[in-house]
Formats: sequence, structure tokens, C-alpha cells
Amino acid sequence: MLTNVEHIGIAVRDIVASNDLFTKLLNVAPYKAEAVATEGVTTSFFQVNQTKIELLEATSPDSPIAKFLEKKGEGIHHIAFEVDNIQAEMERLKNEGFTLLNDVPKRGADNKLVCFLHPKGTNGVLIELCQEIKE
Ligand SMILES: CC[C@H](C(=O)O)C(=O)SCCNC(=O)CCNC(=O)[C@H](O)C(C)(C)COP(=O)(O)OP(=O)(O)OC[C@H]1O[C@@H](n2cnc3c(N)ncnc32)[C@H](O)[C@@H]1OP(=O)(O)O
Ligand SMILES: [Co+2]
Repeated sequence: MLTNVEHIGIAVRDIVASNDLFTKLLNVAPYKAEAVATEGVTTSFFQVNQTKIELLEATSPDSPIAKFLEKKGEGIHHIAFEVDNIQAEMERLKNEGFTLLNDVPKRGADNKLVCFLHPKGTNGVLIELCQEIKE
């Protein structure tokens, strides 16, 4: 089951400059900076009460973020929903006809397992499912 919006992903060209900008905007410093080599991104996370913002900068030209920036420029990249059972949610969504971009959950940032749905099947919005990894 989807429980809440876990974060909003924002593609940026310069994460250092954007960290400053979002620190001023949100009046809070990022709580985490993390590279996810498998996604070709470096991220920084902000939290305001229950709301999280994930800034994403590309670390390679073939990164999804690099392609997004080339095509659309900086801006909202994806909406991430927290799920309580990512495997069950992937199965349910697959059966509903959504296109999963990865067949098995993969390691994301901020201690999560993640899966993405193709935006072509979600009214043009890239959707991420994420489940907290319980150590
Ligand atoms: C996992 C770490 C972290 C976390 O929270 O844990 C992250 O969030 S990492 C985020 C970066 N990783 C991903 O985005 C993985 C999933 N994305 C993909 O697999 C691709 O980006 C994909 C399949 C969405 C698009 O890749 P493709 O190579 O097909 O690029 P195109 O430019 O050809 O795009 C095809 C088509 O989709 C539209 N598009 C692309 N990205 C987005 C987007 N973020 N939101 C909405 N639409 C998007 C693009 O405009 C093309 O549409 P068209 O009408 O053909 O121009
Ligand atoms: Co994300």
C-alpha cells in the first residue's frame, strides 16, 4: 500500500549552489548528502516536518538526470511514494498495467529499496516507490 509522499525529486545542474538556495528557501540545512553510483547521481536531502526534498545532480553524461536536464532543464524530476511492501506494490501495479522500470527492487538513496514506473503510463510523471530498509 502507498502510505505517503516520501520525497519530491528535483533535478539540478549544480547541487552545491542548489543546496545554498534550498537552505535559504526552506530555512533548514540538508540532513544528508549521498551519491548513488548505480543511478549516476549525487543527492542531497532536506526535511521540513513530514516533507522531504531530494536534490539530484548527474555524475555521468548517461545519468537519467543528465538526460532529463538536457531535455527539460532543472525542475521537478519525480514524486516518490513510501510503500509498506514494495514487492507487493510492484506486483499490484504491474497487474494494473503500469510499466515498471526495474523488475526487482533496487538500492536507492536514504536507506531505501526503490522501483520506478515509466512516466508514459502515469500522465507524464515519473513515479518512484520506496520502502525503508530495516537493518
Ligand atoms: C535511486 C536514487 C534516488 C532515490 O530517491 O533513491 C533517485 O530518485 S535516483 C533518480 C534518477 N533515476 C531514475 O530516474 C531512474 C528511472 N528513470 C529512468 O529509467 C529513465 O529516466 C526513463 C525511462 C524515465 C527515461 O529514460 P530514457 O532513456 O527513455 O530518456 P528519454 O529522454 O528518451 O525519455 C523518454 C520519455 O520519457 C520522458 N521523461 C524522461 N524522464 C522523465 C521524468 N523524470 N519525468 C517525466 N517524463 C520523463 C521524456 O521526456 C521522454 O518523453 P518524450 O515525450 O518522448 O520526449
Ligand atoms: Co528519488
